Amino acid sequence: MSSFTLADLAAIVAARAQSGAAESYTAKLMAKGPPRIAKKFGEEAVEAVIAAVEGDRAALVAETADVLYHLVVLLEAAGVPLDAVMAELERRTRQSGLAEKASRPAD
Ligand SMILES: N=c1c2ncn([C@@H]3O[C@H](COP(=O)(O)OP(=O)(O)OP(=O)(O)O)[C@@H](O)[C@H]3O)c2ncn1[C@@H]1O[C@H](COP(=O)(O)O)[C@@H](O)[C@H]1O
Repeated sequence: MSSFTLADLAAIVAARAQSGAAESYTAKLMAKGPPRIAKKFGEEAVEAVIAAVEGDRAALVAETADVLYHLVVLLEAAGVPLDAVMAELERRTRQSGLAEKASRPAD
């Protein structure tokens, strides 16, 4: 199992966004602003949908990576920390009671 996390990716994206490096795709995308980044995210999401509908597992892995990368860039551009999203997911899990069940040994 990979130890690379979305938080790792978000930290790289934040650093590359601030770098303004000419060779950085992230910096170029950030310069275009949230509406263009959101459009790009939408395009990648559609490509992931097509891969799923076609049952193309390799393409779904690649397109999902594109989706997650562009979503992380979109959050960075919008000034929304990834941690705010994770906290919301954690809150929903706690609300459902499944977090406690997952950490308890099976009956
Ligand atoms: N995970 C990614 C990642 N996933 C996808 N992409 C880029 O997303 C683009 C999407 O491809 P497309 O063909 O759809 O788009 P395009 O025609 O190149 O671009 P557009 O003109 O359509 O915007 C490609 O250029 C990919 O390289 C990514 N670019 C960067 N990262 C991560 O960001 C880090 C920093 O990258 P740089 O900012 O380039 O240094 C890298 O180390 C990676 O960890």
